[in-house]
Amino acid sequence: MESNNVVLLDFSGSSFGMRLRIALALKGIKYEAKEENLSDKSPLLLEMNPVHKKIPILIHNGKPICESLNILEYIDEVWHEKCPLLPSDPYQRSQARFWANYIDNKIYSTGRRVWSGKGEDQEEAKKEFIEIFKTLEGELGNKTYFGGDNLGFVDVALVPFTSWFYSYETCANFSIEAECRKLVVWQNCMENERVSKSLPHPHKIYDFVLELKHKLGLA
Ligand SMILES: N[C@@H](CCC(=O)N[C@@H](CS)C(=O)NCC(=O)O)C(=O)O
Repeated sequence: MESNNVVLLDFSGSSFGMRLRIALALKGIKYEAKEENLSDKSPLLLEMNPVHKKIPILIHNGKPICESLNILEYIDEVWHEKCPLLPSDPYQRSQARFWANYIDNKIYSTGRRVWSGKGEDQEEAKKEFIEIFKTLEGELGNKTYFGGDNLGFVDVALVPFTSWFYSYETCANFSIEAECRKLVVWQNCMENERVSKSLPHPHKIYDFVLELKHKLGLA
């Protein structure tokens, strides 16, 4: 399969977009990245994702694929040879999808309450946030990666959120690492260059969070 004609419509602070940058890097796919301004979406974005009008969008040979986990599966299916992400066993595959969905349903919304919340709601969100990661640590067990001995679908779905940890911790004055030791070990294992180079510096995310808080009148 030719790997040309791959365009990623993205925004550098988006954990959803980072998933795809990681997957494309792991698989060695060359692509053109187009940074979107989410306050002034491009006509291309609106044309390619008229339903949700959101990034990330992968445009492969002119055809759009939307929703990050859906795109991640697509990338894995099309460029399967190098660094397969989903397991070949149907049961294991269903489990990987289950945990990736768990991450989507829990981390983004709770994380937002952590960085943007105040008072009791923020305290509650911090507790919930730690519980989510404790649950994920339970799933990780003694494995090196969620994918077992190699990086897999769940690892790629989760690791972008670690670039937001500094922001969560600074905004809400707590330490995820102090509570989730296993996660720290897992995070160190993620110092694969293809992964780390696909992630923004945590301070860049923090600058973005401060800007966003200012815009939302929360600062
Ligand atoms: N479930 C979607 C979430 C994508 C998403 O929330 N994208 C945000 C940026 S992080 C966006 O495009 N927001 C623009 C908007 O809501 O208008 C996915 O996994 O791709």
